[in-house]
Amino acid sequence: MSRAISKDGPVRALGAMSGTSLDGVDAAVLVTDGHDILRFGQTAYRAYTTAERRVIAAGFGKWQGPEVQAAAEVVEAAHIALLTDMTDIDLIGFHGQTLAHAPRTRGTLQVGDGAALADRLGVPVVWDFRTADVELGGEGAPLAPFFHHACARFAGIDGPVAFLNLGGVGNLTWVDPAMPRPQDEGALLAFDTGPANAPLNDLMQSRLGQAFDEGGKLAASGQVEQGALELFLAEPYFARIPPKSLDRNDFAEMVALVGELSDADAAATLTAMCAAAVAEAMQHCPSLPSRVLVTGGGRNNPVLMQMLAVSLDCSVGPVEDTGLDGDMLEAQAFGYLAVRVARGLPTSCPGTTGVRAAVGGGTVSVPSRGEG
Ligand SMILES: Nc1ncnc2c1ncn2[C@@H]1O[C@H](COP(=O)(O)OP(=O)(O)OP(=O)(O)O)[C@@H](O)[C@H]1O
Ligand SMILES: CC(=O)N[C@H]1[C@@H]2OC[C@@H](O2)[C@@H](O)[C@@H]1O[C@H](C)C(=O)O
Repeated sequence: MSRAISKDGPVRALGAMSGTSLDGVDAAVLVTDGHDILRFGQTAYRAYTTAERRVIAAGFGKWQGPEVQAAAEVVEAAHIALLTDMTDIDLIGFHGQTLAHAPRTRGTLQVGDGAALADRLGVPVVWDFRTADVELGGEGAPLAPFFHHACARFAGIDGPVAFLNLGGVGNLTWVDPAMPRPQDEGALLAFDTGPANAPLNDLMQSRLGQAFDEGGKLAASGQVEQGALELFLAEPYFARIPPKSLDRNDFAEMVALVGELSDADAAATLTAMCAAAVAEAMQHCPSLPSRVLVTGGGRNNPVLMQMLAVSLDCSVGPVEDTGLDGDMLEAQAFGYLAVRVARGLPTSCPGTTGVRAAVGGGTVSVPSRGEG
């Protein structure tokens, strides 16, 4: 049952995220006033079936047409199936599924209709988080950094650290929680590091019919092809000054570099590319973080984690080291951001997306037939 969102005080917010790796939908509840995290709550996950994954993947890189419509329907139905049982929620932050992202030319497209979701679930829904930022000159991504700032404060961290999300695409947030507000200059710097698991997942799917390289086992049995890695690192994206962001398939051509390699060597090389992109990213941080806290599915890949430990000049570990939940951080982020949007607070700033000024992005849809 939904309650009106008050101007201040705690809100029980549910965030739902369908990420670029296409594994499934994550949902997580947290209680926040839009500034501080008061506590974390229930979590849920629903994997996409192979058939659903195929429909959504057919929409990647497309801005309109039947494939986009079909993908939107799958995304909405998966969210309704997952969220129907999650009760006692004041507000939902619904990210949707990114199909296409070209902020400097065509914009950014997340599918799934938040207004329809509000009607079906009887709870106000905040959605379309990225468009307002892009319209003000921003990259529209990454958006989790304001939440990372709150997480760093929640975890009692007192100096600069980096949050590294290794999903389909990698993104990094350098955060100094000593600065009181995330939009203060010097509090945050964020950007996408490069491809993370998406190319490896695509390789596993196309060559072996598997969704991902479980435990990094295939990569562990192969050799990194240095020539391919060097060509990958010559891509100008890595030297570009942030903020900067990527579409899921922006590096598809580079990944063709492993096309002639054996399965194991190709997996090892793609894993090394992900780690090397992160190592390149560190040069852009305002100062060396005391540690890199890894979130997202890539932290479960020991080969990738080992490659990061070898190539970074600071300690690396899963975000669980600070008591946070690396499977749910992004879903929680969109619950947190939903409360900020509902309260007129900014969700991005020049340091996180390159937007001209701090802006609150998102559309609020209330159920059209009252409470559900
Ligand atoms: N045990 C594991 N071993 C190896 N890789 C794993 C393991 N668990 C998860 N992964 C990788 O992590 C991916 C899922 O990561 P995650 O859920 O963070 O992605 P996402 O949220 O969809 O992406 P993004 O953050 O780019 O939106 C899987 O597709 C797989 O590549
Ligand atoms: C356009 C888009 O959906 N970008 C995603 C994607 O997945 C990881 C990386 O690329 C990041 O920039 C972003 O997601 C996270 C949740 C973010 O906005 O913080």
